[in-house]
Amino acid sequence: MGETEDGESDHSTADVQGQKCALAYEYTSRENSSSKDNLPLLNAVLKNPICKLYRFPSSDNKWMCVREQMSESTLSFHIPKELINLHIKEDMRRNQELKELGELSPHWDNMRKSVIAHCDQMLTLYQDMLAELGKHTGSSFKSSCSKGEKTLEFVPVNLHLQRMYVHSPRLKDVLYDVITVGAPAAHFQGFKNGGLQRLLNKFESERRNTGYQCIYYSPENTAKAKEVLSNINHLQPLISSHTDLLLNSARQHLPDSLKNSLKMLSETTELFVHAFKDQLIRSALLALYTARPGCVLKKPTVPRISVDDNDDQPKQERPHEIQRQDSIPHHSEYDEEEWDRVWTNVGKSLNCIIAMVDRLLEKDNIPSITKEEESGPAPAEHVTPPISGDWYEQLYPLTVTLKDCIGEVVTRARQSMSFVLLQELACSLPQCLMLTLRRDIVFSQALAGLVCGFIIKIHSSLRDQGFLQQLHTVGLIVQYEGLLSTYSEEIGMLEDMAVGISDLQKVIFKITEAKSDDLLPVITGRRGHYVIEIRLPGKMFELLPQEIKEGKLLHVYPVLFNVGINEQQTLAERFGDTSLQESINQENLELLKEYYNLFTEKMPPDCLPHFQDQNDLKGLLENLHQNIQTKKRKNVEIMWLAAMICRKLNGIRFTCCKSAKDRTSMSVTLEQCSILRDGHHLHKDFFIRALDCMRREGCRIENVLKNVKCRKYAFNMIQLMAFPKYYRPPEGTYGKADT
Ligand SMILES: O=P(O)(O)O[C@H]1[C@H](O)[C@@H](O)[C@H](O)[C@H](O)[C@@H]1OP(=O)(O)O
Repeated sequence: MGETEDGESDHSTADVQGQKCALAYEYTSRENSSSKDNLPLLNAVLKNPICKLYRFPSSDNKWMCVREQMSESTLSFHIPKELINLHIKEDMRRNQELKELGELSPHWDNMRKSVIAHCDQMLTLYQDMLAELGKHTGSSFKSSCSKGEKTLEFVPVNLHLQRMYVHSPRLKDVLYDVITVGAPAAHFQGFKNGGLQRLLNKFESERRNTGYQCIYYSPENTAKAKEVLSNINHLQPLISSHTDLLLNSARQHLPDSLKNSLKMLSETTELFVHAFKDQLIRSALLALYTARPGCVLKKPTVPRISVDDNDDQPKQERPHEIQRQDSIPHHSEYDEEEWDRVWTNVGKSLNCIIAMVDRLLEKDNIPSITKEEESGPAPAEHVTPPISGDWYEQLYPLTVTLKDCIGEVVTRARQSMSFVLLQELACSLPQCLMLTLRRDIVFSQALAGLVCGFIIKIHSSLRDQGFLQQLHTVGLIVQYEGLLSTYSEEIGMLEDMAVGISDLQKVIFKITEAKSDDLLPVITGRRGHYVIEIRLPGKMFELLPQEIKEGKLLHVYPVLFNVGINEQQTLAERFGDTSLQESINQENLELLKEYYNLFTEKMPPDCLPHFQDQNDLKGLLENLHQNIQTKKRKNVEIMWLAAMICRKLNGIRFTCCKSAKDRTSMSVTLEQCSILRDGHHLHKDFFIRALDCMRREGCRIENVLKNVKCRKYAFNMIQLMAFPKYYRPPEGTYGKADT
C-alpha cells in the first residue's frame, strides 16, 4: 500500500537524520499576516479558523515554516438566502405577468390557470425555505451529516477555505488557497433518475414531443424571452429616471446638465430599442394573437402618436380617431408591421426630444449637441420657428410621448415573452418546476463557493497589479477538481455538479466601495443573469485599478475536471461506464484552452509571476490534453495538471467530492505537499512524512471531526486498496465512522 510499497516510513513525526518533521503548534485565532485594513472583510466572510503550524526540512537542510488554516464561511448561508429572496421576487413577477397576459382562448386560459396554481405552490415552498434558513443560527457550515436535510438544500456541504502559508528562508512567503466543498448536488431530491444533466436532456426531448398541447420554443429562445423580460425591468425605470433628470435640468435652465441628461437618455433608449429588435418577439406576438379568444384582432392604441410613413416625426393623434377593430378573426389580418411601428416610434420620439433640446440651446446661443453628423437633423428643426417659453414646458409633452411609446413596446414585449414562458412551464408540469428547483438548489451551493473563492482571491491579490489587470481585462479561471465516481448515486451528483458549475459561467462580479460596516456581498438579477456586488472597505477599494473602481463587470470562467478515485470508480471502470467523466473532461479542456487563448491575446507576455510561465503553460495544456485522450484508469495526473495550470493562471482552486471530507482531505493535503516539494524544496525524504503528518494532525482531520464528531477518515482497508497510492491516509487515521 502506497508509501510502504516504496519502503518509506509512515510515522509522521519520526526523527530522521536528527531532524523532526512535525506539527509544531496549533491555535484558533485569525492569521497574523493580514493588515488591519483587511481584517473587517475577512472577519465578515470567514469564521471559526483552525490553524496548524508545521516545520519541515528543506533540501538544503534548513527549516521551512508552514501554516495551515481552515475556516468556515458565512457565505454558506448568506448566498442561499440572497438567492432564494431573488427567486421569490422573480417568480412573483412572473406569476403576475402571466395573470396580465390578457384574455386567452379556453385552451390557453386553462393552461395558464394550472401553471399559476403550480407556480404559487412553488413560491410557498421557496418562502418556507427562506423562513427556515432565517432561523438558522450558530455554525456557518453545513455538515456532511446534514447533506440530505430538506431545509438546508440550498446550502453547500462542508464549505471551507483551506489555506497554506509557506515561509521558507530564501523564498518569498507564499499563500496557497483551495476552497473545499461538497459537490453541488440536490441530495434531498435524490439521484434515482440521475442528476441535472440527464434530467434536463430528458425534459427537453419530452417538451419537443408535446407540441400538440403547446408551442415548442428551444431552450435558447426561452432564455432569450427571460432576457427580454429582464431588459424591460431594467431599462424602463432607467429611461424614466433619465427623463426626470432631463426635465429637472430644463426646469432649472442648466445647459450642461441638460446636455448630460440627454446623452444618458439617448444611450439608454438606444439600448432599449436594440433589445427589442428580435425575431422571437415578432413570432411570439403572432402566437399570442392566435391564442386570443376567437383570435379577434384587438389592436391596442398606439399612444398619442400615429406615424405617417413619409414623416420621421410622430404626430399627436386626433383625439377621437376611431381605432380599427375587426370581429372576424383571420390570420391574414394580423398586421406584422405594427410591431415595427411601435418600437420605431420610440426612436422617433427620442429624436424629437434631441431636436427640441438643440433648439432650446441654440436659442440661448449654446453650442448644439445634436447627433446631426450621425442621424441627420430631426425634421422638426427645419419646419418649426425658434421657440419661446420655458424649457420645461417645451420638453415635458415630448417626454410624455416617449414614455408612452416605451410603455407600448413594453406591454407588447412583456405579454409575448410571458406567453413564451407559459409554454415552457405548461408542457410538463410539475416536472418543469421541480427541475427549476433542483437547478436553483445546485446553483445556490455552487455560487456560495464561488463567491467565497472570489472574495478570498481579491483579498489576497489586492497588491498584485498583473492580477488586477487580468481580472478586468480577461476575467478569472475557476477550476474545480471533482473526485466523484461514475457509479451508482455519484453519477447523479456529478450530473448535478456539471450543470451547476457550467451555470456559473453567466455570473458576473462587480466591486464597489462599502458605505457601511456591512461587507457581505449583494446579489441582483435573476436566473441566468446574476450580478454579485462585492463590497470592499475604502482602504482596500483605493488599491483597485480605475476600471474596476468605475464598476467594470468582471467575468469568471469555471472549468471542471473529474477523476473518480475510490472503489466505486473501480466498479465503474470494470463493469460500468466512465463516459460521463470523459465527456466532462474533454469539454472542459476546450473551455480551459479558450481561456488560455483569451489570456495570451489580452495580457502582456510578461504578466505572469515567472516569465517562463506562458511557455510552461502551453506544455502543461498539451500534457493535460494527452492525459485526457489517453484512456488510463484513475488518471489522477489530470487533476494535478489542471490544478497546476489553474495556479499558474492566477485562478481560483476548488476541490470537491461528495462531502468534501475524506477524499477531498486526501487530495488537498497531497496538493499542499506537492507544492512544498516542487516550489519550496521540501526535502524529498520528507514528502511522505509531511503528507502523513498533515493528514494525521492537520486541519483536515479536524474537518472530519467537525463533520462526524470522530477523528477518523471514513475509509476501510478494502476501499483504500482501490485508491491511487498517494490518496491513502496513514495507519490509525481511518476506519469505520458513522457518517
Ligand atoms: O468526503 P467523502 O469522500 O465524500 O466521504 C465519503 C467517503 O469517501 C466514503 O469512504 C464513505 O463510505 C462515505 O460515503 C463518505 O461520504 P459521507 O457523505 O457519508 O461522509
